[in-house]
Amino acid sequence: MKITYIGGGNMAAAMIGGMLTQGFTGKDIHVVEPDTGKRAELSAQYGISTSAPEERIPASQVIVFAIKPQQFRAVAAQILPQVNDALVISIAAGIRAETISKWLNGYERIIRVMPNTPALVQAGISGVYAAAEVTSDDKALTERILASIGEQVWVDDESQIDGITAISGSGPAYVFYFMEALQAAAKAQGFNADIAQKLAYQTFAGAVKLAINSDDDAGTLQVKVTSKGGTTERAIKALETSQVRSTIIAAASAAAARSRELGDELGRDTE
Ligand SMILES: NC(=O)C1=CN([C@@H]2O[C@H](COP(=O)(O)OP(=O)(O)OC[C@H]3O[C@@H](n4cnc5c(N)ncnc54)[C@H](OP(=O)(O)O)[C@@H]3O)[C@@H](O)[C@H]2O)C=CC1
Ligand SMILES: O=C(O)[C@@H]1CCC=N1
Repeated sequence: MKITYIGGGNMAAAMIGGMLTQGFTGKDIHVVEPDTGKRAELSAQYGISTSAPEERIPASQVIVFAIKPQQFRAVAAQILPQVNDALVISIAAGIRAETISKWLNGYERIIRVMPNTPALVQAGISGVYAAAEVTSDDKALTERILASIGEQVWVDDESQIDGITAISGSGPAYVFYFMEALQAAAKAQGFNADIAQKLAYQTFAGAVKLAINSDDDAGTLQVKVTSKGGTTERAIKALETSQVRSTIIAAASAAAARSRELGDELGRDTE
């Protein structure tokens, strides 16, 4: 088994870190990355092999494109002579399978995956779309890779990957934004940075654990914290006055729109 990542940045590192704790070994994974420092760090931390883009990649069953969307076309041209009959997985936001296929000279064994960074701690969730030419073995192998880093949701309609990108791909950033804001609020209440972080992190961790283990939905759980005439009611009222809920929905909608826009922009770049 050899899985080669093209691009050794944030998301590749998160996926590799997760995979290595569950079912894969350093020998299974290779990374192509231009930055010497990142290559050294990846091989020291994970015991994987690495190479620079101008070097040949090892024979691979799977090639995962983990570069930025804007880098994809040039990198695809570089890698194309070495794809042979590997399964191609793209984790890039926006870029449609049809565009990737054009950039790979008509190659069609392509699966799009939209992972997220909690993959590093096997708590990720990935959206997956398989192009028509993908075999059942390809799907089974992809399932195995993704099972090692968390949950997965397969979609038949490729456009749903834009929505998954907006919710769970970008989603950890929204959660970290809220966590950071709660820490700032704790500091404003006079707590030092360590205690502020502890209060915020454990509140998130506890609330998520409770929600996952509860038959109640999130709305009901919120009501159970909100005593009539109490403190939470006042806070929720302030959030509603500032339209925080609808702003979160609008933010995710903006992310989905950007994903579609990337798909359109880069999809035109095929001549
Ligand atoms: N970060 C996230 O949470 C998520 C990201 N994604 C997707 O994953 C992809 C990567 O994102 P992310 O990891 O955040 O980005 P990064 O910029 O951290 O990683 C991309 C890496 O690719 C390297 N690279 C550039 N050119 C080449 C080349 N010719 N050959 C090999 N590697 C090259 C870059 O090097 P250099 O910096 O020197 O250019 C960089 O280290 C994107 O397409 C993104 O849409 C998907 C889900 C979540
Ligand atoms: O911000 C981005 O474009 C990528 C895709 C999802 C998360 N990070």
